[in-house]
Amino acid sequence: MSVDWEEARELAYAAGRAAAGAAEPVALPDADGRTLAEPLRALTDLPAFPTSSIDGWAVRGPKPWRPVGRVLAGHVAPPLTDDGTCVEIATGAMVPVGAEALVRVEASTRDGDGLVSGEPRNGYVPEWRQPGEEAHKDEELLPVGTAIDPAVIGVAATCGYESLNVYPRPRAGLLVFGDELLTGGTPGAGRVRDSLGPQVPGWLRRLGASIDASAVAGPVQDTLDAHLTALREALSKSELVCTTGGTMHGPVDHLHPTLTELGAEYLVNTVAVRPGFPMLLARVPGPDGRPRFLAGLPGNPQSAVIALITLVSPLLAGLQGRPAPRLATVELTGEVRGRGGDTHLALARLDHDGRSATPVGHVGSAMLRGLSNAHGFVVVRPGTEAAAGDLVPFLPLPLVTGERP
Ligand SMILES: Nc1nc2c(c(=O)[nH]1)N[C@H]1C(S)=C(S)[C@@H](COP(=O)(O)OP(=O)(O)OC[C@H]3O[C@@H](n4cnc5c(N)ncnc54)[C@H](O)[C@@H]3O)O[C@H]1N2
Ligand code: MOO
Repeated sequence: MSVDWEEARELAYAAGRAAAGAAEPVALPDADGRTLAEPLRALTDLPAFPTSSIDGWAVRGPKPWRPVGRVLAGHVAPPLTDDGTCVEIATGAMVPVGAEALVRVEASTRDGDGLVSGEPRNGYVPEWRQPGEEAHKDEELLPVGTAIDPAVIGVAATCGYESLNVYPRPRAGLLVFGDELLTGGTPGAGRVRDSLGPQVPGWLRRLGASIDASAVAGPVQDTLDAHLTALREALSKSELVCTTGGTMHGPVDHLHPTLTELGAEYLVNTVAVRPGFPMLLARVPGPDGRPRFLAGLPGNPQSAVIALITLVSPLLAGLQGRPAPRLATVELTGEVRGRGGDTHLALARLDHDGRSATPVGHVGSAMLRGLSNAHGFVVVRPGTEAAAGDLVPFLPLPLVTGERP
């Protein structure tokens, strides 16, 4: 029943990809974080006209030149028709037809008759930008599947787009299971604080899903009825519902019976990975015909995060029309034991240039201390051991710039 860890990631990605929503147009300022559903193409040559890079003079023929006008940015320049003439030109202005060179204002002089002299600069960077220098009309600048960031929005605006066709942002919900969980105060007397309800939404957002406070519920009472009601409700609102706990078969673990009641189809049911093996991913048909997904994250908190980045990360990449997440390769600075026939994911911290990884402490699956100090997981594949100096795959946590400097 357990699938290989790499295969589980591939299955989750393929399921998400097959269920990606239809493209929708969004206004440029709202496109941040979304994904291009069609290639971004230049709508004109870029720049669209010959553009001055300097403040100075556009000149024709030999000096001195007689000024015959001025062209500012935003205007169409009349042609320069006669040798020995020039126009005053501003940075960003259209260079007139007939201009042969640009002279910087600080490299120019004017005599008593107002005639201009000076030398055009023969620098490495030309003083004006030619049409098509950055892109030709219809050229593909970015492919389908590109994650939209502020620079992508900027280049789209430069091209002349008002909106972009993007994939929908998947909506997610979260149900926390476990009667032993406290939602406030300090742990004790057999009870622990719920550390997943407050944590999982942040990871889901970093993976591209939207989730608001109303989509987080729990602790859901440890009965089959309560589980069924909560899951039906959550699946009616979100494409992806994550649950925490109850993935095993203990006396109050109701997730599997609930999935059976819902007629869910298992895509992954346990993964050959440590920690985190009881994780699962299931699919149920939604009322609109599009599938809904349920990711069962194990109750041990670190295992839940491993399930998020093993199954939910590729699923959400697929649902958003993005490429499958890839693993980096890093050099290990210390030993990491293998886990027999399972993949071992070992929390590690990257050094400043991101090239080597050092295992961290406090990495028990019930602990979060190691996780809060790590950049991700070193991957030790089944039947292997990893030693200092080995090059190993690295699965990063979806941290954003500035987190864990
Ligand atoms: N007989 C066996 N028992 C267990 C096995 C096994 O192979 N055979 N595997 C263990 C492993 S590994 C894991 S992981 C857990 C997974 O169990 P569940 O997903 O059913 O999770 P729970 O039993 O509900 O909880 C496990 C553990 O985690 C704590 N927990 C749960 N939710 C939260 C939360 N939101 N915040 C903080 N802590 C949470 C819970 O109190 C338990 O201590 O099964 C093992 N058992
Ligand atoms: O698989 Mo459990 O998830 O090791 O703690």
